[in-house]
Amino acid sequence: FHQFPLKHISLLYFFSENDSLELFSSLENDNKQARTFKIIVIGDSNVGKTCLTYRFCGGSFLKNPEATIGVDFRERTVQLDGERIKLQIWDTAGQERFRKSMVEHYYRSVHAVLFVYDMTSLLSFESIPEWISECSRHSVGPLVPQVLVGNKCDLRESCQVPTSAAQSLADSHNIPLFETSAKDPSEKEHIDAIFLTLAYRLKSNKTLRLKQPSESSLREMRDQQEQDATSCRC
Ligand SMILES: Nc1nc2c(ncn2[C@@H]2O[C@H](COP(=O)(O)OP(=O)(O)OP(=O)(O)O)[C@@H](O)[C@H]2O)c(=O)[nH]1
Ligand SMILES: [Mg+2]
Repeated sequence: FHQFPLKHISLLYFFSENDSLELFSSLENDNKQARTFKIIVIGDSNVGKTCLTYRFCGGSFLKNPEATIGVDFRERTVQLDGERIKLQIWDTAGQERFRKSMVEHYYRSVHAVLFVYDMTSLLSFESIPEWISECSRHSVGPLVPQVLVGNKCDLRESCQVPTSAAQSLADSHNIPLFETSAKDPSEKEHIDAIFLTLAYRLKSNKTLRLKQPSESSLREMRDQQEQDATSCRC
């Protein structure tokens, strides 16, 4: 690791073992021309945020994910109409104790938001208005592209959230609704399409560019994450 600049060591901290290879290859292929956009994935614990982001960035279904502490970074570069766009995905923690110290970092300079609920959990759907309010409280305005995603559509027989209810919530906030499954391999392209919907909207805004988090704020997040992990695993 000592061959890497500190910035990269700090980032590496946030990747699980499975992700580190991907980070190395993405660093190798780093294209200075690519615009980078920060997308945060928000929703209750256990709705499948980690599995969805892993499916989009890693291609497969992550078996036995652990609850996210603080944030996990994932990244995928896509080619849209001849332009390379780097999507920096912030997979946030749903559990209050693992997120409370990080909330300010989540929303800082965010470009797009993906709200997730679990189609088999009415409670997780009923939380969505609170997640939308949290966004608004952190100055995420209507110009920031947002999508609502109902996950776990493979568990049809346990579904507790009718599409009509989800659609009216989405309509009332003027955001598109998608129902999908991180688990079902046939939904892989659909998940790509969800993230690409955001990417296309971001791409069309020529003035947007990611302000990379400073080394000190990355260090601050890492220290906080370490502290949360040790103090709350009881
Ligand atoms: N059947 C099914 N299970 C899923 C799907 N996506 C995730 N899961 C399962 O749901 C559980 C929670 O998934 P995670 O991705 O860890 O949930 P999370 O939203 O990241 O949770 P936090 O990190 O605690 O906020 C795991 O047991 C996954 O295997 C899906 O599409 N279908
Ligand atoms: Mg998670």
